[in-house]
Amino acid sequence: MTIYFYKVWEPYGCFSNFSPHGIEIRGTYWSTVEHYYQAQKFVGSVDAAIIPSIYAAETPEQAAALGRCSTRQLRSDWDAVKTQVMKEAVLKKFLTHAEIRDTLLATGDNLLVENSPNDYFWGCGADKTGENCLGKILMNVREEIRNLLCRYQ
Ligand SMILES: Nc1c(N[C@@H]2O[C@H](COP(=O)(O)O)[C@@H](O)[C@H]2O)[nH]c(=O)[nH]c1=O
Repeated sequence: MTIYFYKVWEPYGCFSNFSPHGIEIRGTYWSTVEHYYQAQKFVGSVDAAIIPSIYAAETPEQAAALGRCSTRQLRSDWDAVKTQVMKEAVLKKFLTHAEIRDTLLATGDNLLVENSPNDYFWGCGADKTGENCLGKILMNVREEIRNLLCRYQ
């Protein structure tokens, strides 16, 4: 079976990066994975001054809008690091919040797909041919947490 997710208020909404599950990474608490991910786009760039605004954005939608502004310059290595940035944040989210960790583990070996109509990198896109990198990260995190639990039980 394939489990599709996208919006927070839809089934499996806790798999969305916009879900209200904060993460602490290197001593800073971010209110969603999306806040953290969007801010990392500008670390070391000439537009790094935007980071505090992304951090303080009231909603993940606002954080994403700031991070997606096309006139700002992304860090030069963004394409090379973005998947690892996302992986670290998603892993931290599911290690931190037990209730959504249980939801993730309960998906067993089902395929997880971010059903984004316009994102062919993180999601599957409108025609389902996208790379689904967020779904792959979630399945990877699921496997990692399962292995961790085996070792400590
Ligand atoms: N869930 C979700 C989205 N999808 C998320 O958008 C992020 C990619 O952003 P970018 O790299 O700036 O294009 C990534 O976290 C992906 O999971 N986008 C939305 O506008 N609304 C939403 O509810």
